[in-house]
Amino acid sequence: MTPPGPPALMVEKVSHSYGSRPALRDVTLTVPQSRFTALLGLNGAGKTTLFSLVTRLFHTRQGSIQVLGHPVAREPGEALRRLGVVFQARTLDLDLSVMDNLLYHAALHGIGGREARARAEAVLRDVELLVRARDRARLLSGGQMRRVEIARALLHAPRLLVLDEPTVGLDVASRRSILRHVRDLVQNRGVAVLWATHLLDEIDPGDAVVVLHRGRVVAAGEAGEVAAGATDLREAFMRLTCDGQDDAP
Ligand SMILES: Nc1ncnc2c1ncn2[C@@H]1O[C@H](COP(=O)(O)OP(=O)(O)OP(=O)(O)O)[C@@H](O)[C@H]1O
Repeated sequence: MTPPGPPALMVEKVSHSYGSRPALRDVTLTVPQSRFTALLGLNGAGKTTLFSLVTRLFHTRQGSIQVLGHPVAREPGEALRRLGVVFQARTLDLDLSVMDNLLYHAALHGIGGREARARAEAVLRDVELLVRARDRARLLSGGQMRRVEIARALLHAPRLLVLDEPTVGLDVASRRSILRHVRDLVQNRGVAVLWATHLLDEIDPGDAVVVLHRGRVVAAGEAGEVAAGATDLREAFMRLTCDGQDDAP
């Protein structure tokens, strides 16, 4: 059951262009509270551009974005306080220890001292990396770095976690463990998740799915609904995107 109140994320009529090249066209989508929503799209569909607008790396010039009812443009502090982000590119400082990476991020959110350390220990325990707290980040594997980035994104206890293709480049076991952890956050802690991917095997039948193609939302609903009329979600996705990726030559 969806908790009362505003959706975790509401994107309304958002468009964005790089120069004359449109990357998002009139995008409207909703991420309900306490649910796993997959943002599915091929390379160049516009997923990273959307994340850049949600996280305020870019200004939204057309349309509006709200996090738990707080407009990102007008109430950025309130909106970003409720948002945790895992970017596609690696963002740990490799020369700092795992713990210092987390403490630095906590400080950015105004959390310091013992409280910061206690939270950092708790989130590292959750991703089973507390034993590596003193190691420099560069000593971790790719999958472990991702888990630390997820832990870091949760330090300030956000209600919405957005992850941009978090499992790309990882082996099967790491992918599975990261996905399991994130699904657990949804089920047991009520965190809302927006998970951008082009990997269909990461999606369960009951997940909410938004298919983005060439900067437009071309389907949205439960995975089962999106797959209706096709043999499965894979076939439905192929049909929806059969004219190829946006950055194809
Ligand atoms: N900084 C930029 N300058 C110009 N064009 C860009 C820039 N970033 C993205 N684009 C273009 O905008 C479109 C959407 O790209 P975006 O990176 O948002 O897609 P994506 O779905 O995240 O793709 P991928 O899965 O490859 O990361 C593409 O056509 C891309 O070439």
